[in-house]
Amino acid sequence: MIRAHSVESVRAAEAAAMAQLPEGELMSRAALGLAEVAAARLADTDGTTVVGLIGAGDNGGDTLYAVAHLAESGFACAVVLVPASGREGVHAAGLAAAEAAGVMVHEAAGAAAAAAEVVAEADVVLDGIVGIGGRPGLRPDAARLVDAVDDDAWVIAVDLASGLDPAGEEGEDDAVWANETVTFGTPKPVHLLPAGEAATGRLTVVDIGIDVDDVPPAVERLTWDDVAGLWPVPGSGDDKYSRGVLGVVAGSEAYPGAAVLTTTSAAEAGVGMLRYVGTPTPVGLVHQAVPEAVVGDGRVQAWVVGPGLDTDADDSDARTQLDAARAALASDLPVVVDAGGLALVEGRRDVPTVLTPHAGELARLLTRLEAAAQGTDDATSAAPEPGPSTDDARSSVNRPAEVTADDVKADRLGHARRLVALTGATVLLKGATTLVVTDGEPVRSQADAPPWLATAGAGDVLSGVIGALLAAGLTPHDAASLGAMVHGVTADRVSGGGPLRALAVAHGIRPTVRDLLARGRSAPS
Ligand SMILES: NC(=O)C1=CN([C@@H]2O[C@H](COP(=O)(O)OP(=O)(O)OC[C@H]3O[C@@H](n4cnc5c(N)ncnc54)[C@H](OP(=O)(O)O)[C@@H]3O)[C@@H](O)[C@H]2O)[C@@H](O)CC1
Ligand SMILES: Nc1ncnc2c1ncn2[C@@H]1O[C@H](COP(=O)(O)OP(=O)(O)O)[C@@H](O)[C@H]1O
Ligand SMILES: [K+]
Repeated sequence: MIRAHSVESVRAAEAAAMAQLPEGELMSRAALGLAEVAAARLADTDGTTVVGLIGAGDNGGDTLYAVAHLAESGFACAVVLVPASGREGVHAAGLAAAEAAGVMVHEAAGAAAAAAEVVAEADVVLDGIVGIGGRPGLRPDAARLVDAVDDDAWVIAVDLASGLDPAGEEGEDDAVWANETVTFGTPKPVHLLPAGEAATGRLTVVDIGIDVDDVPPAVERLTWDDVAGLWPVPGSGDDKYSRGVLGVVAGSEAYPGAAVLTTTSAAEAGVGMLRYVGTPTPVGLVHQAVPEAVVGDGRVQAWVVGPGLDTDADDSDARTQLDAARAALASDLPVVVDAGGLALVEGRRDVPTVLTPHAGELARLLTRLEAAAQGTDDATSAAPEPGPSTDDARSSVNRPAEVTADDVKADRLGHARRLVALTGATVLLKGATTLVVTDGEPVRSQADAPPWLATAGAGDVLSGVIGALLAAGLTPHDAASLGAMVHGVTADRVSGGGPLRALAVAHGIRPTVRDLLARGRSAPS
């Protein structure tokens, strides 16, 4: 598991470590680790020239000491001091160390064009403008220097890419775009969250001796080595019922294939038994494609409700299926709610529930539930007719603003949290980075899948895997995050760098789980 800690936790751990160590020891360890990474990249790329961008705080101090090490190792090194106050504005001891090692020192203030020329010559750029003390965004003087970096240079962000929000909550376009980030002690939330992950690049954590083992993380990421400890493995005393029966209400006459994808992936994930509830066409397909599934209602331990469900259909078969979907949602059993099923969610969920929207579905659900919570139902939230109806006028004034998919994409975590607050459910928000948010738990953030997974039906496969894990007794938080991780890893294997189809991902779940479990057995304990 990769654990990222909040800035406050890191500062507290830093203070505790500093109380035990000589002055400057933590910065010295950070700088040495940073210099080692930079030297390795220079060797990899046959680079010779290093330029450090130096801001006003300790992030600049780390960078000055690291550049001093690199100069002592024989690389051609320069630093550009970003603050308007020049030398006065930067870490004095770090600057002295750099000058003593023969580093060329340039001040950007009053000589912006010359400083930009120095930056443009670098093979490796160390971004020490700002770290965990920074506010989102780059100031214009810093932004001009960052713009001057050569496209072929290797950019190493020191602790985090300057301009990003360290907490990873606020998105920021105006930030350094790093090839790599070298962080200290522990990852920070920005490194794992959608708002900062892309600009972070490859992440290396340098151990500087701060202890966060007992500090609750803000964000977590499951890795391959977590699968063996979490995946439900049957014992000799198990039977198909004790392993967990999953009921699936999915597919419709309009979208019959979703039923096949969801049941296939649940079977591939190794569920004890599957019950399927649907209309005639998907029932026929499930009979053929997943002979393991038993068609019809019955006792189950968990439900998947919604992939390919057509909530607008009004024939008697569809009504029967929709009744089964509503009954599953009203039961006290754990449930995964996806796609069409999301339209049936009314508000607070008092039973273990995983909602699996993509950005558009989350926007629609939030709009509807926030309106309902404020007492403006669909009828009143429709555009009021022209005319003097006082009630209509009041409801349109009070109506919460509509949430759009673009709103969600601009702040994925914030909107996922809003849905958690409204429903009490675990919310899995799909995307290149999939977020799993549960009240009282660290956010889980998984980025295992290639963009090829953005294909119709891939979400149906995901809900089948999560359903199988819920039926086996995992918590919604673990089922959703482990499901997302295995789904993403499978997609990566199936893609192999090329196109994939959702059914192939479903068929890849079984060998992926097998290999990840074998990896756990062979890992040293
Ligand atoms: N914690 C640890 O365990 C260890 C921490 N270590 C290191 O310390 C770093 C934290 O150092 P820090 O606290 O001095 O803050 P830091 O990030 O350098 O920035 C503050 C300065 O930046 C400025 N500034 C702010 N926003 C800005 C912007 N958008 N654009 C431009 N400038 C901006 C702000 O100036 P002001 O606005 O106040 O004038 C202020 O002076 C941490 O990331 C790590 O590298 C290691 O040495 C080892 C152990
Ligand atoms: N850019 C991306 N990179 C990696 N995975 C992605 C990307 N975009 C979407 N995904 C994943 O693809 C799947 C798409 O699911 P969804 O949108 O529900 O499709 P459908 O409803 O057609 O089944 C989700 O697991 C999502 O996390
Ligand atoms: K930085």
